[in-house]
Amino acid sequence: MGLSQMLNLSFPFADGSLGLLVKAALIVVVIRLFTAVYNLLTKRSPYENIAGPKPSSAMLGYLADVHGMDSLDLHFTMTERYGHVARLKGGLFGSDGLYISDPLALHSILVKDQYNFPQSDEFSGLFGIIARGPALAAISGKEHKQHRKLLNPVFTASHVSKLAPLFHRIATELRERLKTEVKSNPGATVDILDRLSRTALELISQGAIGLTFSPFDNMNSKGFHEYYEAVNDVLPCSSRLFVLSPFFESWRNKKPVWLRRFIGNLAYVIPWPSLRRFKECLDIMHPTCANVFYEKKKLFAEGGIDALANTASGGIDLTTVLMQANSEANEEDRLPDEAVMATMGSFILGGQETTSGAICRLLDLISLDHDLHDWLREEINEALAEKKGKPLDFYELNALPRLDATCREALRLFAPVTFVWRQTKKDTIVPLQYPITDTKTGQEIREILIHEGTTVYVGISALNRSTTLWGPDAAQFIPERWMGHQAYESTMEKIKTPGIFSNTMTFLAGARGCPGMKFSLLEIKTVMSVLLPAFRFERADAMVDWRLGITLSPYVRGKEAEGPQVPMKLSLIEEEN
Ligand code: HEM
Repeated sequence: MGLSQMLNLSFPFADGSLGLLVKAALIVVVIRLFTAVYNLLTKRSPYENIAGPKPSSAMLGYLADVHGMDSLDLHFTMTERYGHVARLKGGLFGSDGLYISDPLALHSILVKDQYNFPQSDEFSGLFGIIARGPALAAISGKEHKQHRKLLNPVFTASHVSKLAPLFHRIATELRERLKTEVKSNPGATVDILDRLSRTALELISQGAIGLTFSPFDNMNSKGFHEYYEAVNDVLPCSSRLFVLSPFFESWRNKKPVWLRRFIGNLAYVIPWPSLRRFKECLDIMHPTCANVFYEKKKLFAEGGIDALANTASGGIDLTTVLMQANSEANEEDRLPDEAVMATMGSFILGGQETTSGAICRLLDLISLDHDLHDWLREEINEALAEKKGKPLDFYELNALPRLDATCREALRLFAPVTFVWRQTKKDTIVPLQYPITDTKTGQEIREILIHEGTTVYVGISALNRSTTLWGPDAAQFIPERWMGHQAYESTMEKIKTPGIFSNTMTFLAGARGCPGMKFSLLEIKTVMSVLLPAFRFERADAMVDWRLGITLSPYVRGKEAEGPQVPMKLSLIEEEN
């Protein structure tokens, strides 16, 4: 996330004007270009003996190939083509990177030697600006450790399980909305991605920060739309500002704050539409979190935790839990207000598109395979019958083997985040579980010295699809591999990766592993348990391509300009209800 959208690949002046700031940035780019050419002529790559894809552009090197919207196939097949470590050849603008999907090497990068492989300054600077404070993605080292110490207990099963009734209510609203649409216009197509994105925003905003947008009451309500569009626009917009990204980290720490704010507001007068829109998004998103936070803080000060029971989530949202934990923490562990507000923003940004994409992908798979749908529906209906129609709770949902296996397999094969990357801070020797071959000498390489400054790509999907790990059918969708079937037992037993989710890298690993994993699995399973018994899903007459972005996004072929969408035909399954 971050540079991926920076290079998705909308060029900086596509929106017209060339402001003063942009000219300054251009000078930096030119200086970098000269440095890069100098380096290219005088230095040899330490990774020249490692195989990797040939870049399609001498100028940009691997950047366009790895970050381009249509480069998914490269990520999916990287391991098969080049092994678990590949060299990414740099262009004139930069040096070589490494693309890694080796489990042992990733353990070193994300767990054992994680402090040698932090996120890049561009990445943390951008997320710090978006959250207007020390959001998780914007901080590192001791500060990050302190935030996670307080946050990790908030995301445990005991807290997340309490959200099940709330999620069920929201999923039921979605079902009723869809029923109304199907009944009033039978046979018409519905953009299921739009409905799921609304649902995911409501689930995350109610579940994580305790704010409701009622996205189905009035499908075009201004409040919902403003926020929804800001959340969806902010990262793609930042991609068009990538010439400014080297300045983000130092900018967000500039003092005095009033001067920084004053200069920041110039974004409204500089004739650069992307900068203006970026600023607008920030000015919509931040006050939303700040208002909720101050409201909660006031209630909490007046009546303690009980006073928060009357808020939209009934006081069970994760921000409320965090605020309570914060108030009880030792002075030195306590987070300042701006950190709590920034964290609220990270929940929304980290949890909306990832989850809506994951649910949409599942429905897409189900729409293409009615046997899969019937197999899942049978299991869900049996469980509901046992509960006499009452909703399934967190533990009951997790005890459904078919649904669980289907979610694991979809999240393995179609991880919403395809890769992340890190900047090497210190020379580090990294061991390999699967040795690669030296392209010059033909000898086996069992460990690699990763040099300071190297950009390291963590191949999430590349590892999730490695045939060495998952077997020759790794690229196929087979939920049964998770169900103890004999054919898969010995392969599955041998797989050992640092990933926090079922040996996949989908939610990453180590201290930066996704805290929202249980939360999102509950969202996905709840929506499935409510929708699958009610509707038959059919793909409308359109080819849908999933393309690389911040997360994977579906586009209708030939209608890419209309933005992500998945048109589907829904019909009611009356007899089962
Ligand atoms: C299917 C759904 C999701 C997927 C696949 C996913 C995946 C990821 C990945 C790969 C990262 C690591 C990013 C990096 O280090 O560069 C991450 C981080 C993060 N995720 Fe998720 N996520 C999902 C849902 C959620 C939800 C629902 C929330 C909030 C409730 C959330 C909150 C976060 C936060 C705050 C971080 C930053 C953690 C840190 O830097 O310490 N995510 N997620």
